[in-house]
Amino acid sequence: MNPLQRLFDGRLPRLVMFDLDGTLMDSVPDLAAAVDKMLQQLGREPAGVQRVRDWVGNGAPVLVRRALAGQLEHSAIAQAEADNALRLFMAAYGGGHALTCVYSGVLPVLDWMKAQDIKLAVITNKPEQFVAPLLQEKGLGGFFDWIVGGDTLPQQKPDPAGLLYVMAQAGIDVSESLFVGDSRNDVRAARAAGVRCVALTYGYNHGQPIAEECPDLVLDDLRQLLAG
Ligand SMILES: O=C(O)COP(=O)(O)O
Ligand SMILES: [Mg+2]
Repeated sequence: MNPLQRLFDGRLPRLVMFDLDGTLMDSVPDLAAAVDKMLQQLGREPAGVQRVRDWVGNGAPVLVRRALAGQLEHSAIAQAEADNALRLFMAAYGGGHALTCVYSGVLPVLDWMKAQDIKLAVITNKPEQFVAPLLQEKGLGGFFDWIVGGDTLPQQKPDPAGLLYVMAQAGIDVSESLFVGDSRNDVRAARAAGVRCVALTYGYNHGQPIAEECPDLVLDDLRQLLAG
């Protein structure tokens, strides 16, 4: 029995929902490049990949606010300033994703799940307009039956709305569904939806170890889900 079956009492889930940034793809290099282009257009110093890595996870509007604040806490940033910066960021990020890579371990696991007839979905806080083209460009276009972006619904993770929406569309119960993510927003969304959650250590969790959120399983590589 592999760890995935062990999580489901010897069976397999019928639906697996994935986070995108930090779970399927290492997208921070392109996100950081777009943040830095935006900051430079505003006459500011670049932030750099290391700091942007800790700011990713709550969608583009919050990422931009954090970049303007130079820290996670961004409540002091005025909305008009954030709106203007967000326009610059969206244009810069739309310019290309050449630095973004699919993590090793992702493709064989998606292939295996597809072969088991498991339904697959992406639920990300990344703006929806970027998601399908990015999956396509990186060779993951054919896998997912549902895609929910950060602006697809009124709520985004850690709210469970995206997960509840996909499970309703699929007609699959929480007991037969799994969420796979890298950040506290993912673990909390899964918990709130009542769905089992696997978390990956290689992604972005605001600089904190993801094990602190107590997901059902913590993995360093997605292939460990099917090992043994
Ligand atoms: O765009 C973000 O902030 C993070 O996106 P994610 O939900 O795919 O990790
Ligand atoms: Mg993520």
